[in-house]
Amino acid sequence: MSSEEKIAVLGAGAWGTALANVAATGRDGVVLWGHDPAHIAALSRDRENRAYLPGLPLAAGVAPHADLSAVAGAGVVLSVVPAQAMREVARRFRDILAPGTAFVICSKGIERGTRCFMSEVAAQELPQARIAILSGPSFAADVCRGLPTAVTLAARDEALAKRLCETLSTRAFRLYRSTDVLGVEIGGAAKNVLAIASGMAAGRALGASAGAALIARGFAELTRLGRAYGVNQETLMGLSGLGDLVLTCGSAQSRNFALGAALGRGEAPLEAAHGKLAEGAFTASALVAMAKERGVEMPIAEAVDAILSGAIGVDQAIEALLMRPLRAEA
Ligand SMILES: NC(=O)C1=CN([C@@H]2O[C@H](COP(=O)(O)OP(=O)(O)OC[C@H]3O[C@@H](n4cnc5c(N)ncnc54)[C@H](O)[C@@H]3O)[C@@H](O)[C@H]2O)C=CC1
Ligand SMILES: O=C(CO)COP(=O)(O)O
Repeated sequence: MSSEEKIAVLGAGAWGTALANVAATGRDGVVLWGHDPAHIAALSRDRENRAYLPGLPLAAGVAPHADLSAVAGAGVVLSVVPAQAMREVARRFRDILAPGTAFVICSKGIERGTRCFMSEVAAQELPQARIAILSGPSFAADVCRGLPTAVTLAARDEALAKRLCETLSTRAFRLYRSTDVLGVEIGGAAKNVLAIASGMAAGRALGASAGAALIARGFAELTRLGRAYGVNQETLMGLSGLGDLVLTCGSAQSRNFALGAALGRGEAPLEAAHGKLAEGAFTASALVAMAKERGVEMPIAEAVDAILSGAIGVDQAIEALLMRPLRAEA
């Protein structure tokens, strides 16, 4: 993987644009593919993603395209579309990606109908690709501003993970490698659901102590789930697990937290996201079902799912969590 290797990014939203800018540090011809020709035309004209990252310029080396064929010949493809759209997008690129292409999943979520992790979706749709995952505490706007950020890049093939870290790291955007693909995915998917609960507590003005308790007990849920899937504890304690949980549960900049805060203030589940992508709202039901299948208790995630589906209200959920039997902390 040389610095001349072609890099393409699928998905021209906030995170796709930020990652294209990172990839274009010292590199030209980074393809930023988006499915909406009007959005791509505006990106090319304005050299700024006004819809998702207003005020932040597109790097000179980024070439926006709406044409699938622009991605042909890329050795590294970053997939940055919403989790529920990943299968459809991967399928569109099945005949375009060459054997051995590194396909780096940057979305965070679980496919609802199939309950597949993103790496499973990619493996099913793109059998020719070598799959990796990039996840960790990283707001697109921070990364676009060049603020220091550290995330995890995992691939089962450690040599691939190492090469991708070298290819994609910049001075401000540091990648740490891992081979624990599933551990990284579980952290990214679960933290979004748990961040909705933290947002709800903030929206209901439950106080900073409740906020800290939710992070710690949310992490206990994430750890139990990860253990049931046999992933490494170090991964869950790292950037893609605890790191991202702390970021997302503690910042109104997070769309998942903001959705929870709106619910906490009394907004209706169907309106509270205000048109923004909050992946936790799509992942919650699958996450809860997968935990139940494995006998894993996730009461905070269950409460979020029940509120989103309209089965219970926020006050009822808080009451139920507070009335749970006292137990050992672990
Ligand atoms: N925004 C952020 O700070 C971060 C986002 N992520 C993850 O990246 C993923 C993408 O998020 P964002 O870029 O922030 O979302 P976004 O809402 O800013 O952009 C999503 C983009 O995907 C496009 N899209 C929607 N449906 C599509 C389809 N069927 N085919 C192709 N494109 C489609 C939209 O038009 C939009 O351009 C999510 O899974 C998110 O959790 C991860 C880390 C940071
Ligand atoms: O994943 C993220 C930060 O790491 C972005 O969080 P939101 O999707 O909640 O905005």
